Amino acid sequence: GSVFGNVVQAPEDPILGVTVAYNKDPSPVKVNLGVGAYRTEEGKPLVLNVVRRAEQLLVNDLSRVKEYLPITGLAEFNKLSANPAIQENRVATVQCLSGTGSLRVGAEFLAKHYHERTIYIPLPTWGNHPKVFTLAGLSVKTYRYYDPTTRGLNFQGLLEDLNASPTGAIVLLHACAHNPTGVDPTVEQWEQIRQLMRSKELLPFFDSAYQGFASGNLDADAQSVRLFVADGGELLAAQSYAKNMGLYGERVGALSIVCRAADVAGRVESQLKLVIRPMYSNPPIHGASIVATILRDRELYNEWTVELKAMADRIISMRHLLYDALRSRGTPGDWSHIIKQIGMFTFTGLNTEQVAFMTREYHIYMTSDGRISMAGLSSRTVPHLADAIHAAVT
Ligand SMILES: Cc1[nH+]cc(COP(=O)(O)O)c(/C=N/[C@@H](CC(=O)O)C(=O)O)c1O
Repeated sequence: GSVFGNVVQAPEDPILGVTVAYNKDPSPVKVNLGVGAYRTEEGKPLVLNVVRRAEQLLVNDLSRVKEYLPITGLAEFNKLSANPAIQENRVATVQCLSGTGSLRVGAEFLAKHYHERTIYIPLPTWGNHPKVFTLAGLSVKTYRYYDPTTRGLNFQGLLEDLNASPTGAIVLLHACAHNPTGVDPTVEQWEQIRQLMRSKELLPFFDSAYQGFASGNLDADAQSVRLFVADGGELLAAQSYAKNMGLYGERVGALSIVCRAADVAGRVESQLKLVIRPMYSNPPIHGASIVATILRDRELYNEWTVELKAMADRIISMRHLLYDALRSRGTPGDWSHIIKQIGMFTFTGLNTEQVAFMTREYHIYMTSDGRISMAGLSSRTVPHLADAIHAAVT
């Protein structure tokens, strides 16, 4: 028999597996609200016009070659990626394989070079977080974040748990548009979190996967990170261009480690190269070239911000459509969190049985924790979803 005869069938990923199930469903009324990927009003994936324009410029540039990038990636991409959030040169920025790759490289670096092995992640958080950090050799703990009764932030619980954590512990923070809850701290609460973390020398590890999607404005959505950079302290930030530039499959991201001084950042970057080289050697050139082409050109950058705002606005309009549809049906319960939450997702509060019912009877595909990707909705499919929710709760 096979030498792999002992290998057992692995379960589907809780998020990406929803798309696998959706693809298998022959129903004409099926709706995929699982993966956090933007869809247009026509329900189609979107390649931004500005990305098409940048790709055309790249294709027309016959001087471009397909040589290896340095281990740290495309230098111009790194410089431009760090720029919006970090204006100083005390930062080591390396291009990584999108957000996930940036998180993993950062975690592997910390496991090797940082004195504390414990990372505190919010409860709940993106399903892949605990796996990425555990496999990198960190020990994962949680801090209270979401309050199911108010469907808002459990701010007191958050402060208590961070205050009770060991000095120097690593703390994962969603920069904006918390996944899956859609609940973010206010600027004032971020300031309180910053003060507490700095007083306990907790190390911030920001995950920025939706910058521009929460408010539609890149600067507004970077405020949390900038608060921490402004105080001169140290932090890690993982950036993804998957959602805000629609580069999902190009795997474009960056890890930035903000240090006390430029010479420290230089040594940190040299050690990051030792993490990356044996992992995947160097990153892909195409997606990073698209991003650099857009970020370096004022006109392309402005066009990007316009398209980004349009995506964010469409998601917000879906929130209001769904909320109004439930109101008009007299669906029992308070659904105002649908319009209060921000970013790509609504954390509905529906339980696993209700989710299973909606999939079985209405062909609604969503994650079993009750999360709905609002980007997957259109004015055509909102009534169908509202019918499904109404049936599930009555
Ligand atoms: C918070 C967060 N961080 C990082 C990522 C990874 O993104 P990437 O740049 O593609 O490596 C995602 C992806 N989230 C969506 C897709 C996924 O699960 O992979 C999701 O939550 O649906 C996040 O939601």
